[in-house]
Amino acid sequence: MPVLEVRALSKIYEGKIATKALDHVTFRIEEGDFVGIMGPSGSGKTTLLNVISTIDEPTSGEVILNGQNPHRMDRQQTALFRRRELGFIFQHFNLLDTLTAEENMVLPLTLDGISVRDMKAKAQEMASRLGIESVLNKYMYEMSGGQMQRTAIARAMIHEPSLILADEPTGNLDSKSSRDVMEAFARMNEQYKATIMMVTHDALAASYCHRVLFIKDGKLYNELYRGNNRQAFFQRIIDMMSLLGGDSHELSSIRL
Ligand SMILES: Nc1ncnc2c1ncn2[C@@H]1O[C@H](COP(=O)(O)OP(=O)(O)OP(=O)(O)O)[C@@H](O)[C@H]1O
Repeated sequence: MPVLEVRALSKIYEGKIATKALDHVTFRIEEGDFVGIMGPSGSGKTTLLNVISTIDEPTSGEVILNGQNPHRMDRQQTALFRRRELGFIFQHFNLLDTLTAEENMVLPLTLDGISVRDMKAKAQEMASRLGIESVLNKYMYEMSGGQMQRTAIARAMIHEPSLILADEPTGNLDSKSSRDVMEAFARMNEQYKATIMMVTHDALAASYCHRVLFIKDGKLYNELYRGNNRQAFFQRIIDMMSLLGGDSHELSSIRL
């Protein structure tokens, strides 16, 4: 059974002029997969993420996560579903600056009544895998962007959700930190079999995925598979982005 199944998903924003942000999008993500979502500005990436994460409702079509359709649940069930089944990573980290890195990491566990000892052990294990043991007791103002994003990755994964949704995780990082963060992602994907779906404009970040889905005008346009050469994959992603078009901001975000 796939972790995520998106079936003929459409989203129309009503207004003076209706916008079809998603148009019959269909794909599936299996356990342990690491999938990138790319496309020009306005192509529907955020809408797709919002509908999958239950922030927004689809106009038609279905989202099936672990065999369940969260859009058919009541509010309470949806909240629990989101907390248990999903992990979120954002461009601006969304960490609490009054807490240390370790306290931020264990937040998802505090709601489940896990002992402090077990929480600490889990945070220690994740920090060591992510190469951020040295910041466990630090506050956000004492950390680099890359360290903050790796803390956010630990927080998103610590409760072992079925699917991790990342929205432009390297959007706020320099190229060195982006690499560190993407290598951390790749390691977590391999070692914990974490299933990840990541929206990005960054070809370098996307080249760490197993495959990348490209959307244009709300429709699935193409799909590229990585194979075993990341450099060649990076080049194919850039070629596909040029083919898709987009504004100069997007092409200027390409990093070697
Ligand atoms: N709340 C909304 N109401 C009306 N139209 C919207 C709304 N949100 C998005 N849209 C429109 O839906 C389309 C898809 O937008 P979306 O934000 O999903 O694109 P995107 O690919 O994430 O873009 P970007 O890369 O710039 O973030 C766009 O035409 C956008 O203007």
